[in-house]
Amino acid sequence: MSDTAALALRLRGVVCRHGRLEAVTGVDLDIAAGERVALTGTNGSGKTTLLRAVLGLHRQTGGEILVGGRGHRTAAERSWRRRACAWIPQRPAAGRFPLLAGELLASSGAPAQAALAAERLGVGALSGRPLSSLSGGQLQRMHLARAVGCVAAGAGVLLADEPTAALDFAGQEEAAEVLTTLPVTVVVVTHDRAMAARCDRTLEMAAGALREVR
Ligand SMILES: Nc1ncnc2c1ncn2[C@@H]1O[C@H](COP(=O)(O)OP(=O)(O)OP(=O)(O)O)[C@@H](O)[C@H]1O
Repeated sequence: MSDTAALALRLRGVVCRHGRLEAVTGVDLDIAAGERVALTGTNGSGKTTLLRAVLGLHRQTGGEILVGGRGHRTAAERSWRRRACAWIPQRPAAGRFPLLAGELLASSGAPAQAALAAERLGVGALSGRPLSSLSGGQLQRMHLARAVGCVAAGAGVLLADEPTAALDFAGQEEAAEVLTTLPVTVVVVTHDRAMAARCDRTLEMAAGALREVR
């Protein structure tokens, strides 16, 4: 994967289960390359599960999910999907072993660009620190900087799960600016109206189903 090119998403009849619970109940969705979509909705309505399904991280998934026209069946497709989609998790894990913040940035595939983004987001000086020693907001900023690196390394989609939830007011604006100006397709789960307003469309999820609200 070389230069960044925004990728389209196509979902047909997507169903995701957690054991017996059907958390996503048959979602059809088209997102054009380069579109920015806010995904809102009540707690527990299936937003995180749906994002994880697009990433290929949710095993109990049925239906069809295409990213850039490609599926997720073969090992080559799965490996491509991991690089094509940058991901900002809702509850960033500090990890089981002591990973340094700089190592997280480097794992993006574009360490220099991720480090620059970390500077811009005010956490550049923390790159020598173990992730486990960072505050929630600092960790969230670090993951955002890593995602910028992933895009520089060629990801064409950014999936972000409440990326501003732990940030102060200034951080929320900076993060929204960074997220919505990246040259990729963006799907952001958010309860932040200002973030949603910056997006091209807002979708609302309720009990596993999706509807367009703007
Ligand atoms: N690992 C799991 N095992 C069992 N059920 C789960 C698991 N993860 C999520 N669920 C259930 O699946 C449903 C959807 O959860 P999900 O995390 O996708 O919701 P969400 O819309 O992202 O919620 P929130 O806004 O609170 O983050 C919920 O009923 C939740 O309890």
